[in-house]
Amino acid sequence: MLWENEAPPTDNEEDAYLVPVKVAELPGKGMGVVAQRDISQGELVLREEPLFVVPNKVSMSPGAVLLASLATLPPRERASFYNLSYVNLPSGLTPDSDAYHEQLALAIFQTNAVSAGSRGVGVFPRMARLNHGCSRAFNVVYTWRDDEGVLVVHALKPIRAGEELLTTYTDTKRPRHIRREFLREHYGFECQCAVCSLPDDLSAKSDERLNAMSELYARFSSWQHERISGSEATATAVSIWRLGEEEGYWSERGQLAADVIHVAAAHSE
Ligand SMILES: C[S@@+](CC[C@H](N)C(=O)[O-])C[C@H]1O[C@@H](n2cnc3c(N)ncnc32)[C@H](O)[C@@H]1O
Repeated sequence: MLWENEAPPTDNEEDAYLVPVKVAELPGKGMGVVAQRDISQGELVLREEPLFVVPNKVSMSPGAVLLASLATLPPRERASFYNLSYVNLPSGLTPDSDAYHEQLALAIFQTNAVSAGSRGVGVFPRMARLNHGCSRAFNVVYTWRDDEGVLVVHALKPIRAGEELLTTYTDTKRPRHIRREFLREHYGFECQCAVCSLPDDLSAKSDERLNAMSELYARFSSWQHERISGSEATATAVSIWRLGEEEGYWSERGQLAADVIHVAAAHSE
């Protein structure tokens, strides 16, 4: 059972995108996705069904669950799973052992899988080619649509032809050293995105804004426990919005706007 040696997929990863992109090897990052024309803010760039989804709670070992899921896939789709990158494969395993097969599948899964809402965690091989950026550096966001069973990727910002499409792997409203530590441990790379590469003084300013946003979000959500009033919650949301503008951190704004409307409606404002 040497699935990982099956022939690589012959279809073109770029064809799955709804905008022209190049999926190519990028210096120091492995593969990545680069825009081939200007992309407008809000444009839908990818709509993808999962190769498979693993439920949040499983009774077998995670590696065994993955091998069972992979066994149900047509060879071409299985090959696109094994074609994905991975980190944190334990060393010292014999490549023809069952443990090796399980650990390899697990390493690929952990490097690439994302939430598929109530269904569990899914693998989306096109979306999985998107590299990471922090704060203002990421320019696309992905959303799982539970009712449709698809993952969609939208442009968060205008993206120029030749720019890389970057998503985010974690909550980046945290200081640089904590972001880097997380990314090193879970994804095996030292983040050199536009925000992580800022000179120390500018990076410290960015960290301050991101920390402040995080604290303000905590304050905003304390409204639901009646710790702050509706007008305080609204003023907090305005402060988050302003800081986000300064930092160039635009994601979560849709949710924030919806939450403020919820607060206003609760107070009949
Ligand atoms: C989900 S994959 C992204 C696509 C991957 N580059 C590939 O070749 O298929 C995650 C892996 O991509 C690499 N990666 C993602 N973002 C990166 C970044 N900003 N800088 C360097 N490597 C990055 C890391 O190796 C990480 O473990």
